[in-house]
Amino acid sequence: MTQPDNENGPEVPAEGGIVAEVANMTAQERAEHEAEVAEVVAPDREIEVAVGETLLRVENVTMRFGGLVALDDVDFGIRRGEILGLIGPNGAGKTTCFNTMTGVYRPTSGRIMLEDKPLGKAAKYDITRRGIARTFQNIRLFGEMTALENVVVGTDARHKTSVLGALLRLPRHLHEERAAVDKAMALLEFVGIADRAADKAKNLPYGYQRRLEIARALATEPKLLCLDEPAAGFNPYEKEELMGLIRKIRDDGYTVLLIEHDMKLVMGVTDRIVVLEFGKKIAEGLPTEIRENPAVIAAYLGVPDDDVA
Ligand SMILES: Nc1ncnc2c1ncn2[C@@H]1O[C@H](COP(=O)(O)OP(=O)(O)OP(=O)(O)O)[C@@H](O)[C@H]1O
Repeated sequence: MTQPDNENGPEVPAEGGIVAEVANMTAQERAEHEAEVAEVVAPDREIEVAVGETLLRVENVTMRFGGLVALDDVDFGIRRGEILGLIGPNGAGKTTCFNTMTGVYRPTSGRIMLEDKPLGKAAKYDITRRGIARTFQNIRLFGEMTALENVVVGTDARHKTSVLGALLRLPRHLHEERAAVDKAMALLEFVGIADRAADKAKNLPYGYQRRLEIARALATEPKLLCLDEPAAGFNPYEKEELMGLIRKIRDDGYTVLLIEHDMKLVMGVTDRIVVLEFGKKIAEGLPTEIRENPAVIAAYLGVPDDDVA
């Protein structure tokens, strides 16, 4: 593995590369190593909390832009430990819904409850601290920073040292910095791109950039991970792989909200689905129920198969 070209950036640990090391492991060693990585990736996952409790509630949310009603009295919950799909034809209000949940917009009426407390006027960084992280339809990475640095930045949301502590490079800060690099490396490995840790984000292949965005969002240790069309531009093989990664993230203790335009992917990976059309919720249920729902079928009539959601 090469070193980062930014001299001030964190060094990539493990001379020779963790990827090469893993490749030489026996099946048992690899399983143990993967369990260790999963532990680093989600050290605080709430194993004791019952899966299925409501983590976040969108309560009667209406969002108007001038005369346009982008969300109309939308109401649904996301349960801990599930993968919830949010689907609907173009312009249905999916991204607006994400934006109200992540502090980009304040709902015109209604509210978002996270663990029974309203998000209220919380700013974006505060919402990240409270446990909601997201990726974007259009990838937003720091292109000039390495993959590793992009993820280290994500861990900042959890740092406890003060700015002064960082400037004076106090022991606590140095310890946090080392821990952040280790954690970022584990995250890159978890999403399958550790071999490119030292490359600038802008030089990574598109699929790697999408995975890097997910690693960076996971670095904030979110209770809820919101993925906005993570498979956009992927070929069928890459989509299969992404489905595996989303399941792995859930199995590691995270709750996932997924907007996705590929119906096969949505049906294959989600536990439940909420359907929006013209800003209104028209259906909610298991993938098998949604597939058969007449209102959903009507909403999608005339929409090509691979442009559904
Ligand atoms: N900032 C804004 N100002 C004005 N109108 C907006 C704004 N954001 C979204 N809208 C409008 O709100 C409606 C819902 O848009 P939104 O992007 O949430 O839909 P979507 O379901 O995510 O669509 P797509 O699948 O095409 O991404 C659309 O009519 C859109 O034009």
